[in-house]
Amino acid sequence: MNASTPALEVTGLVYAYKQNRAVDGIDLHVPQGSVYGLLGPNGAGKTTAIRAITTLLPIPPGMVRVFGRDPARDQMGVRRSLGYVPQQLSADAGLTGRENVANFARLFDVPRAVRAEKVERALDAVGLLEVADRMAKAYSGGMVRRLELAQALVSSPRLLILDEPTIGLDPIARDSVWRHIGDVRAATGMTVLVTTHYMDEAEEYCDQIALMHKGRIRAAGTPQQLIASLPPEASGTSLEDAFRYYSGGAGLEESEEGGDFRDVRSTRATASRVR
Ligand SMILES: Nc1ncnc2c1ncn2[C@@H]1O[C@H](COP(=O)(O)OP(=O)(O)OP(=O)(O)O)[C@@H](O)[C@H]1O
Repeated sequence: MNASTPALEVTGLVYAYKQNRAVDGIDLHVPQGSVYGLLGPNGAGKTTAIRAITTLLPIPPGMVRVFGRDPARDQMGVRRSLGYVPQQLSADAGLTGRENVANFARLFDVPRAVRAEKVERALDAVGLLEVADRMAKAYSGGMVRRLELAQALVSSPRLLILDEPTIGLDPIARDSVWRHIGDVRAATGMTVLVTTHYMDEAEEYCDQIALMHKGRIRAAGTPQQLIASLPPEASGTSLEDAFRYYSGGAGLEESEEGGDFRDVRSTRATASRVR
């Protein structure tokens, strides 16, 4: 693998829950070091695509390559290069920040000799070192999200996948999450694949965006290209206009709460479908 190998290459990815083709033949090309946004209304198939990419759903060979590796053939090899922050809460309220991150370090096989140091570095990278010995249940919503980021960063992933990383956070907490992601990227060259409903975030932080609707990619490019691609009758000037146009007017979700651990739990429980 060299620098021109894409961090992620998806070709004709299909995934169906019984009769429902949640992902209906998508292609993605994510260059190393980029921030790639997967946008789409509720039910577009974003989480299903991410679960297939992260080896959590079984897919046939040939549809996905992560740094050249096929998750259908080399599940462990792919997992080793990934960090994943799911929509569902992944931090344990009854543990301290440090204990939560240390658990992930063990789970992801971070070698024992460097484990303590990596845990400290991950906590430092998200600005939680000073509160690392407090229980996570005492954290604000934004701190919980940064803790989950630290959990995903502790194994030094080359591709970080974030499913709605800022959902339910106030604008200041959202900025803080993005600033920490940006710092880690600048330091490591990590690639980021992110889903979000916040168009302002996508426009500001994503190099490339794919707009997904009903299992398919409807348009892809830089935010500027997507806006420029709108036909005159769409009379659009923003990414939000592009989103509405390509998703047939499907609604944007807005939520602007800060809150604490309990609020995060209930916001995310609402945000994620009960399955
Ligand atoms: N475990 C499941 N079993 C059956 N159907 C599912 C399951 N998960 C998702 N689906 C269906 O697959 C489709 C895509 O859902 P998915 O969660 O991937 O979309 P999404 O774009 O991530 O939506 P959201 O923004 O709400 O998270 C929807 O029709 C959904 O009902």
